[in-house]
Amino acid sequence: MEWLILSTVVVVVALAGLLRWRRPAWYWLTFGVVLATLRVLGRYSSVMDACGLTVPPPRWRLAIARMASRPVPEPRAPRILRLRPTRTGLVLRLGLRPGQDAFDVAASCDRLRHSFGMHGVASREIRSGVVELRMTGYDVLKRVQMPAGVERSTMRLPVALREDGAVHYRDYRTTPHALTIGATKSGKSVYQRNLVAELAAQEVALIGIDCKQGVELFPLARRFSALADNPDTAADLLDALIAHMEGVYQLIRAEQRITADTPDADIAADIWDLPDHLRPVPVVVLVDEVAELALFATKEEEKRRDRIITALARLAQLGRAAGIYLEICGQRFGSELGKGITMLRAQLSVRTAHRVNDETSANMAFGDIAPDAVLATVQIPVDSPGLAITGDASGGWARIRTPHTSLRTAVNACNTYAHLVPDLPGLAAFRPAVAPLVHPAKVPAPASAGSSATA
Ligand SMILES: Nc1ncnc2c1ncn2[C@@H]1O[C@H](COP(=O)(O)OP(=O)(O)OP(=O)(O)O)[C@@H](O)[C@H]1O
Repeated sequence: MEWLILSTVVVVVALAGLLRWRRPAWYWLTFGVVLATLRVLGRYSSVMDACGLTVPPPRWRLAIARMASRPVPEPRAPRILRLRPTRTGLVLRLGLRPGQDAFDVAASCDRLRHSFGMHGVASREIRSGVVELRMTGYDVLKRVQMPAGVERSTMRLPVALREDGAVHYRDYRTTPHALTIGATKSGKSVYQRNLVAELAAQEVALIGIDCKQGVELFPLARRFSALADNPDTAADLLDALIAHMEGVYQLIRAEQRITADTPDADIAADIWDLPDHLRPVPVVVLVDEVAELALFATKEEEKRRDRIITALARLAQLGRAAGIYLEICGQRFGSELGKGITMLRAQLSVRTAHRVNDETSANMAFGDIAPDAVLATVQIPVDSPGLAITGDASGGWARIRTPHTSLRTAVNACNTYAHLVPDLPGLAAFRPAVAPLVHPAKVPAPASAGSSATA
C-alpha cells in the first residue's frame, strides 16, 4: 500500500515536472494555478511586509492593545479584494490602506514576482485606492496561444498577447495610424500577416503597397481591393486614395447640411457618425518596407518620392475622419529617409518595434513618445522573432508577441473572406488580377456581383 502511494506521488511529481518543462500552459491549468494560489495566500502578509507594502496599525488599536495588555497589532497589508485565477496566471485586486499609493505597489512588482514565485507581475491602478496585480504563472510569450473566444468588434482586433497574459488589440477607431519597425527577420511580416488575417473577416477595404516585388502581400490578393508592387503604381494608388478621401469628406459635408437644420439630430464628424446606409467602408492601407518608397537615385525618382510621402502625410493627417487608416512597416523610419518623414511619423501614434540592430532605430519608434520603451526594445533577444514592444502617444508600453501565423493561414483567411472585398470604383484600376480559386467550394458564396475578388 505504501509503495502504491509512493509510486503515485512520484508519477504525479514527474508528470508535473515534465509538463512544466515541455507544456507550461498545461502545467499552469493542471497544477500551477492551485499551487500558486496557495503560495500567494500563504505568504501574503509576510511578503507584503518584506516588500515594504504595509502600514502601521491605527493609534487607537495600539492604545487598546496597550490598555488590555494584549500583543501589539501587526502592520497592515493592503486588503485582498479579489483573487481570480486566469488561463495564464492570477489577478489580485488590492484595496490600499491610508497612506499607500499605487506607485508603491508598482515599484515593488519585481520583488513580488520572485517572492510569490510567479513569472511576471504587473500592476495598474483601477481607481483611487484600488490596484490590480496581474501575475503570470509562466512565460506566455514563449509560445503564443490566443485565448479561445477572444472578443472582436468593429475595427478592434486581437493581434498579439501581452506579457501579462492580456490580449493586445489594434483599435483603429481610437488610434488610427501605426508604425511597425524591426530588423530583418525580426517578425514584421508575421505581425502584418496576422493583422491581415484578422482584418479579412471585417467589413473593410484592404489596400496594400509592397515594394518587395509583392512577395508579402500579393499571395493575399483575393481579399485586397488594391495592390501596388512598385513605387510608380504606389504613387498613383495613393493619389486615388486621396481622391477617395475627398469624396468621403464631401459625403460627410452633405449629410451635415441635412442634419444642421434638424433640431436634436446628431451632426456627423466622421464616417462612424453617418447612418449605416450612408457609411462608406473603412480602408486600411498596409505599406510594407516603406524605405523603398522613400529612396531615390534620379531627379525623376525624387519627384515621385516627394509625391508619395506628401500623399501619405495627407492621409495620416486627414484620413481618420474618412475612415482611412495607415499601417506602415519598415526596418527603419527616421529622418535619414528624407524630408517629410518625421512629420509623417508624428502622425503614426501606435508604434510597434521588433528586434532592432541599434539604439537609433529604437529611438525612431519610441524616442518621441515612450523613452522607457527604447531600452526594452534594444533588449529584445535575437532568438525570439515576433517579440516586440508596443506603445502609443499615452507613453504606456508593453511587451507583446503575435501568434505565429503562417502565410498559408493568412491566405486561407483571405480566400475565405474574398466575398467581403468592397466595390470601390475609384480604386478599381489597382484591383489585383487573381486566378479563380482551385477549391471554390470552401469559399462562401459572394455577397454581390460587385464584390467578386477575381478579375
Ligand atoms: N510571432 C512569432 N512567433 C514565432 N516565430 C516567429 C514569429 N514571428 C516571426 N517568427 C519567425 O521569424 C522568422 C522571420 O519573420 P519575418 O519574416 O516576419 O521577419 P521580417 O522582419 O519580416 O524579415 P524581413 O524584413 O527579412 O522580411 C519567420 O520565418 C518565423 O519563423
